[in-house]
Amino acid sequence: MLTTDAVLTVLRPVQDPELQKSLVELNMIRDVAIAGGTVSFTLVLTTPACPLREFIVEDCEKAVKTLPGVEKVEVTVTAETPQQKSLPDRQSVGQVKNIIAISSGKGGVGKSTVAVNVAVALAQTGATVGLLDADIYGPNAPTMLGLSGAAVQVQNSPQGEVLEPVFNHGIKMVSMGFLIDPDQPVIWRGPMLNGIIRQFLYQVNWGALDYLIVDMPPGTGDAQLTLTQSVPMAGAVIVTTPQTVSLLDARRGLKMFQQMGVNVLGIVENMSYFIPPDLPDHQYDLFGSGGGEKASKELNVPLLGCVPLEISLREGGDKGIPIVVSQPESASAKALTAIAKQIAGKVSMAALV
Ligand SMILES: Nc1ncnc2c1ncn2[C@@H]1O[C@H](COP(=O)(O)OP(=O)(O)OP(=O)(O)O)[C@@H](O)[C@H]1O
Repeated sequence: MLTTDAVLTVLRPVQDPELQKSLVELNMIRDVAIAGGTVSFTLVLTTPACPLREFIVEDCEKAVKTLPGVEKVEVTVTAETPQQKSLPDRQSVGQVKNIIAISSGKGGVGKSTVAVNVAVALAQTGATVGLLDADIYGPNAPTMLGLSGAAVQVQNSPQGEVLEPVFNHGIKMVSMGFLIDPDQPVIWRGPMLNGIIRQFLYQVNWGALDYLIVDMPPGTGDAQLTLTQSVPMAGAVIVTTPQTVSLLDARRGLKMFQQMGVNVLGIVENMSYFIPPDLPDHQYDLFGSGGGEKASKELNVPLLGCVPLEISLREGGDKGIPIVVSQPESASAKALTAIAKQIAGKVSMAALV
């Protein structure tokens, strides 16, 4: 006789490949039901952006089909993103579950491009996502999201002023660009950072978020230290390019995060190789190949992925339509979506292990 217990027994040895624990023990299998030869259940993943979703579903189906009498297996996939571990001396942010810093050792390596596309790619999987653009030197996330003329609305509440984030391409966003005068010298903007960061974290109506992506200012100066000290982070991602100088900077960034006790999730190598628009099947290693892999080995952090240099990626940024929306089949969009999933997987793992 086909029973719920029999289904759970055959599913018990199936493991979450990353957590290496039984799906049944992790309470990821729920609502098992049997109707004739059809077995249905809900698989609750630890992130809607689970990079191994298909493999896990396949493993479950295979296991259940070993039971005599099973004709059909129906798996409904949902997700419950776990909350990052709380950090001593850091105040968590409302209903925001995981804060992820996207950083770079120096400017112009594509940090904002990665931050914006990772945020939108996570939202495309069904996650609730916010983007905090903390880059005082070049707050260009609004342009990349088609929100350059936007302004945050300020509401008065009993708790004081609350900022209403702007919304586009499925994500909520606030930006330094909305509050600071672009003509004001950076030297004046720096000291304002502390106050604005706190306001952007604790006085924004973020609502419930699975992920808040922070586009960090480049480098490892005071602004970055302030941020890593005040923000409770689930992890940090370092964006670099294959050139030696930016790898040196990446190493500096890595040290800073490690000293501040922030988990470095991995590095992203941007502008890894060039894909000419008229020859989409060709790739040219302008800066030499294997740099990202070498850096990941040297720095002892995972390589989350390599993003090619593609003209359409820059055009998407200029037009305010991220490439993961405008051309999801392009090589750079695929790489950025895979990177977003890697990040989500690692964040869930860090929260649960
Ligand atoms: N892989 C890529 N292919 C083509 N263009 C890219 C790529 N990555 C980034 N760019 C372009 O390079 C420029 C700089 O990128 P971006 O603003 O993301 O860098 P950044 O590191 O955030 O810079 P800053 O420190 O000034 O904020 C942008 O015009 C962007 O569209």
